[in-house]
Amino acid sequence: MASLRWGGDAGAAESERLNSHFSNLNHPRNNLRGTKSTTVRNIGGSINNIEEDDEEDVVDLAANSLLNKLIRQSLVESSHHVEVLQKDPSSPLYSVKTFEELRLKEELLKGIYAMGFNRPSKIQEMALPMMLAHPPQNLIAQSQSGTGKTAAFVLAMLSRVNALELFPQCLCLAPTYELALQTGRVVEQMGKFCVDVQVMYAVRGNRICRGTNITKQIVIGTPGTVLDWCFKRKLIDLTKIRVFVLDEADVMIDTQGFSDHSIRIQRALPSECQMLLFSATFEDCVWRFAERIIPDPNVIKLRKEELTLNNIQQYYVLCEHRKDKYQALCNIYGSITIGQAIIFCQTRQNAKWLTMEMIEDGHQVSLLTGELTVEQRASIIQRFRDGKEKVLITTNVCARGIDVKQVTIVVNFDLPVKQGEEPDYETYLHRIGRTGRFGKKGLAFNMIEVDKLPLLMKIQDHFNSIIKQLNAEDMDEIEMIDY
Ligand SMILES: Nc1ncnc2c1ncn2[C@@H]1O[C@H](COP(=O)(O)OP(=O)(O)OP(=O)(O)O)[C@@H](O)[C@H]1O
Repeated sequence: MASLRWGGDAGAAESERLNSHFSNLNHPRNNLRGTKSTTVRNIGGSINNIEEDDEEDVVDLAANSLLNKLIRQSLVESSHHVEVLQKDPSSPLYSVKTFEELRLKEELLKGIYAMGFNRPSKIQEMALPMMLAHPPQNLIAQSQSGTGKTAAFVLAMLSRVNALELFPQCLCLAPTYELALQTGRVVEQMGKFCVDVQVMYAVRGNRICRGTNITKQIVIGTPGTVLDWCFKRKLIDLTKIRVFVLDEADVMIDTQGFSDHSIRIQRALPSECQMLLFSATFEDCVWRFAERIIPDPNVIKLRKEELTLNNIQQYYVLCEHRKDKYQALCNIYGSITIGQAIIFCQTRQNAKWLTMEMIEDGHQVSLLTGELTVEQRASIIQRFRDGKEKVLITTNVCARGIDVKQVTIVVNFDLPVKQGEEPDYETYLHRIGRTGRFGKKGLAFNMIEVDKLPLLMKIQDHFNSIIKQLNAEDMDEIEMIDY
């Protein structure tokens, strides 16, 4: 039976999970305004209105970051070496292979083991000794999502907190309310046995009366609200902060005003405060921001695994119009054994149309577009990863950074283009590069209207890789594809 799921149950499950926080937590959920709605959409309604919905989904870094956290099952291991740049190159470089070597408080070590961590991750091996050093050292660290950065700075915060002192001592800035909450969860898990340590969220909607004496030691919040709490409402005394963490710097600088807010907050911290900055990517703009905000830093970088098109066979099928593309897709689908496929469309409208067509033809597919909440997206991706649906139809919302390992086929139902009708090379690489991961062979099909052929040729030249033409009406030719 065909099915189209919108994952409302995941939202509920996530709420449950988040509700089971420390009992001593001052949680914003109960009085939060302006958060995203988790209403499950009426798919029938949306699809009937497809003519009104020709929006392109843009990649939302904060949403993708949260999505990755929700669907991640374990540490992402990297084969690259960690690069370290020390503030003082003559000082010895320490790395640890065990958590015991860090001489942590007993209750913290218990918390780490209760989370199932046996040994430090690659980035933690180098970062933790620096972060826990005396005197405290500042650090800028970059490594891809899932390599253990959050766990590292949470450990640093928890180890520096004095549970007997009842005022904010550690301040962590995150780009969104949801990401702040995720970090809070890690503090709660890791600090499970640090019974007197408490967390507070400085996020929009968490209404604290002016003059309230905040007694929690760790504050996690978004830059705008933290600024408000520090300067306008005088709830946090920044001169007493010992550890300042700026998480997801790459997402932060992508959000209007957040860099300036963060810099204002940082300027009011005492000089002995430890400053730590983390980012999944390190473009020039992130680096410039990091250097402005973290004085005298040590720098740790773990290079990202690079996507390539090397072990991916790429094909294109010339088509006249949308129906034609769909027919070609059906022919391919009927002729080769497909493990799991992701089909990319440029607009929500096309994605919905295609979903309807496939469902009407009896295929089991799911649809993922940017109008869903992150929790709903996470649920859809989870079902796809569990193999409950074989085909995922999506827009660019899912083109980057979302790791679904078992995909064997990627279809570009529409080519990724930039405004001005230039190919979007990056997005092409991110869409297709996901099939041939970890040495596996991958297969990619591009459905091309004749007038789009020059764009495809540009893509071919850009990547210096061959994209072969396929006659989608010739079943024998399709069946001959070896992958
Ligand atoms: N030393 C470890 N051993 C085992 N698992 C770990 C270890 N450190 C972290 N993890 C787990 O690995 C996953 C990724 O870790 P973490 O969230 O800290 O990565 P991250 O680099 O901060 O990712 P992001 O940039 O998305 O926030 C989490 O599920 C975390 O619990």
